[in-house]
Amino acid sequence: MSDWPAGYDRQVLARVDSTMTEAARQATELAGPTWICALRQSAARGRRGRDWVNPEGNFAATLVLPTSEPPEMRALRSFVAALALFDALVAVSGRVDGLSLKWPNDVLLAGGKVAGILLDSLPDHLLIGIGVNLVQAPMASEVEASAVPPVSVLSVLGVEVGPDVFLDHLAARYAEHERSFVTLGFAPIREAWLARAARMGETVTARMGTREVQGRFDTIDAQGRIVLTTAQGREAIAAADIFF
Ligand SMILES: O=C(O)CCCC[C@@H]1SC[C@@H]2NC(=O)N[C@@H]21
Repeated sequence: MSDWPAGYDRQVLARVDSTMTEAARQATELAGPTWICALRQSAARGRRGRDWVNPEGNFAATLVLPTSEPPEMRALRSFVAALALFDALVAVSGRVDGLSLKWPNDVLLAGGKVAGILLDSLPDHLLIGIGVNLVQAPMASEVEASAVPPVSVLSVLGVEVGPDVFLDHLAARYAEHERSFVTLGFAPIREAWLARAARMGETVTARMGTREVQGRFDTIDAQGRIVLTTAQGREAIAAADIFF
């Protein structure tokens, strides 16, 4: 069991609509960084307005982080959160093989999506929403046809871990990476993220609304943009869905 990190509060709620919505309701009343975890969500949200399927037993939480940082700094927290998720999954499973990070902010296990991250900004807070398929993945029919197929920790690794235990590990790992980000900046986070990146050096497709670009995934830059070498040259992309 990990030690709960100093300076962070926690709430574990039986049921909410979405921990993002609950976090937005509570943010101004909270004394400091707070993890709001829910055992059930009735209206969980994914990136780009998608629904997030959240059966009981899976992990759902939002970290409410007070901040006055500009949007470009806030956006880099998805990499901090992705590293913390990766480390927490290693801690609970005892295995690192099969885990990788997909730009911008998914965690893959055995090539399937096991966790996702959703950032929302309020004037004085950043909300970092994290969902992990601990015991059950949505069916392929419940996600986009071209998306990475969802998997669960239980189905791939045979490891059963509860959301409360996972929260302890995640909060501890997040606090470590957050400290590194605040003291040393993005560079070490970027290096660590790249070392765990899925499909580096391979051809991927970036979809930005109706525009699609294919290219070799070379790196992420100092702003966290994915850098592709395409037939037209190098392109750094700030926001897109990536398809393998
Ligand atoms: O689309 C994604 O990959 C991001 C999924 C984020 C889901 C989590 S579950 C906890 C938090 N509450 C929500 O409503 N969404 C996020």
